[in-house]
Amino acid sequence: MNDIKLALLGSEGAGKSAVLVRFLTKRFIGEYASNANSLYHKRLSIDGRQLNLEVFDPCSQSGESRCILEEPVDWADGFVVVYTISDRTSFLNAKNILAQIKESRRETCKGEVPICLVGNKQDLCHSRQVSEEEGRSLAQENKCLFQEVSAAENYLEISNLFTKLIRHVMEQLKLRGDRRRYSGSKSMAKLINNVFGKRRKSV
Ligand SMILES: Nc1nc2c(ncn2[C@@H]2O[C@H](COP(=O)(O)OP(=O)(O)OP(=O)(O)O)[C@@H](O)[C@H]2O)c(=O)[nH]1
Repeated sequence: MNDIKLALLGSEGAGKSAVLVRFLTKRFIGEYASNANSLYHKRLSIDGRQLNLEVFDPCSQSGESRCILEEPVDWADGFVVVYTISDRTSFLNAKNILAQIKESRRETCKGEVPICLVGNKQDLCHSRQVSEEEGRSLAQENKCLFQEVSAAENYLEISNLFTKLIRHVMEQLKLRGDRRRYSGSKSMAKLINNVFGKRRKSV
């Protein structure tokens, strides 16, 4: 079975957990505990292939510039970078995060880094601070997928987006001929505990 590892990154309160939980459970839960890093697991099948999906959802740190980027960037195969369309600061932070991912992957990764830029809280468009066009341009500059979504209101768009990202990850792993994907889940669990040393969740 293939292991696919994704990391969610973005400003505090951008809706990272909401977007992820929507994808994993189809539900929107208003409030999420955000004082600890979480690792979610889900088995899924895409294009007839069984996948073991692991998603790292870090708790935000105070101070936008102090992103907890280093570990997730080394660990993950793909990234979901979330900002809020009604919060320009979160958009600028997303821009920063994209630059940091590119920078740290430049030497180690052949081919593109699979990333999906998500403009969340589309339902708050009455207080929009970031136009859809700006989001799209940023994604094009960084060669990433892009979608505005509302974790509060929609499931399908979020699900389609994750599916596209996972397909992109699978293509890149195939290109890299990465044999690590077939490692047993026990050693993977150990590695993750070593890297993050935090609690794990199954959905
Ligand atoms: N209106 C609206 N609110 C949302 C949406 N998504 C998330 N929220 C709300 O935004 C707040 C933050 O959501 P979280 O999912 O906890 O955000 P986060 O990025 O994981 O936050 P941290 O874990 O603190 O970094 C919560 O009150 C959510 O209910 C959305 O699509 N629309």
